[in-house]
Amino acid sequence: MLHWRHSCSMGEAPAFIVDDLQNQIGFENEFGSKFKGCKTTTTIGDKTYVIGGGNDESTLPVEVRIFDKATGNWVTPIVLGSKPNSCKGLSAISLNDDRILIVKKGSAPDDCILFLELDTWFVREQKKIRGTEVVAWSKGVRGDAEKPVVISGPSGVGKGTLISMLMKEFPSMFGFSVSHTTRAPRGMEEDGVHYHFTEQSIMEKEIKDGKFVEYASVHGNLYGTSIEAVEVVTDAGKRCILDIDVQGARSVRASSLEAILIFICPPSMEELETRLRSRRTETEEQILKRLQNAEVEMEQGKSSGIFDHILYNDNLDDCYESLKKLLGIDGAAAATQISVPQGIDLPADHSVSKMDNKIIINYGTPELEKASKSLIVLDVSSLKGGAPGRTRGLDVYAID
Ligand SMILES: Nc1ncnc2c1ncn2[C@@H]1O[C@H](COP(=O)(O)OP(=O)(O)OP(=O)(O)O)[C@@H](O)[C@H]1O
Ligand SMILES: Nc1nc2c(ncn2[C@@H]2O[C@H](COP(=O)(O)O)[C@@H](O)[C@H]2O)c(=O)[nH]1
Repeated sequence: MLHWRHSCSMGEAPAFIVDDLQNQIGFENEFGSKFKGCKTTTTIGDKTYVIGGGNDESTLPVEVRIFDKATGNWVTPIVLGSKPNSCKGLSAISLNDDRILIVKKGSAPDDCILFLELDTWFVREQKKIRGTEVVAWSKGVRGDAEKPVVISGPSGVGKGTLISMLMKEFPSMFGFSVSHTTRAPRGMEEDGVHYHFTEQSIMEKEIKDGKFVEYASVHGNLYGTSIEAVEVVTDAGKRCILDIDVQGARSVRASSLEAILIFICPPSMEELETRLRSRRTETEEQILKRLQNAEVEMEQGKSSGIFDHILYNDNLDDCYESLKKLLGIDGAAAATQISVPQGIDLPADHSVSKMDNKIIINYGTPELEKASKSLIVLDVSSLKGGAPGRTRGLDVYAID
């Protein structure tokens, strides 16, 4: 499926072109009208991934089908992650055989570089849970920004308060991951805003179906972060904040989410009790249960090695300043972070080739040999994260 064109003008090893393979006889027949418009094929081992669909006029999403040479069968996988919008053309390049990098033509800066994960940690876990073929989309973003942030700590320590302060000061930077829970809503809590309030049996079924990044039984109720909750935030171009307990933090640590994990400590257990009681949201029985659990959580939080940072929430303003500092958004740095574009402004028309860990996007002219200029290089040597969030670490630069 991949074909050689010629040596790249940069004077290094020859690059192979994996540009649009739009008219593959067989794939065309197989998909009929479903795959009209742009599509591309990539073969890894016995499997050929046909990715595409839609065109200028179409609103069809980019679809994925797999031809398994070993069995001679076509498979429609479960596709996780936010599917890309239709496009004017796309190029696909296999990276380490575990994911395919997709470059879309004529797309917005935040929607032109995507990864289709085929055999990453997240996809392997999902295949195990669902017992079927799974692939997952993840958008590519520049640099190391946008790591999700996990805030954990005993009930009443002030996690929600700190998160609210962060969201209020930086509404365009952070988005809250709305968890599912089986506990009853408190007075002012809104379904879909504070939590997705749900039934035990429904949530158990959804957990079994692989819809959760993490979940735990906390203070006698089930709580969990759905894949969708994380994607809603990352799709809005925001950095995801999770308010979860220590068990959930442990699961996130073991996952592909690559979050920054922060444990919030109270100044004392007496002060924790005072805060829990003054909130007036729990019954006496629930308060006692939460305080009992707090002892264990404090031990695990401080000593388990799960967390990257421990913050003491004694004086609220001081703690908030420390939180901002460790997230790199204190003082002048905050303004810079907000304005850094995370997308990549690609010209509508281009061709794509690969050289080691570098993807070369040529937009000077369709023929590479005439284009010694007008090259954009995507360095994929330091990719991090991935589904169910974004793939970070793309280094992008132009060569004149
Ligand atoms: N530094 C602080 N000093 C005094 N009171 C505080 C401080 N931080 C938070 N509080 C108060 O403590 C109470 C509990 O805070 P909050 O609801 O944010 O805790 P939480 O960790 O989110 O609890 P839960 O895990 O149960 O959701 C609130 O009434 C809040 O206003
Ligand atoms: N593991 C998870 N823990 C969660 C999640 N959402 C909230 N929580 C934690 O539950 C307790 C209690 O919360 P409350 O709103 O009932 O006071 C608290 O420690 C939260 O951090 C989740 O999705 N997963």
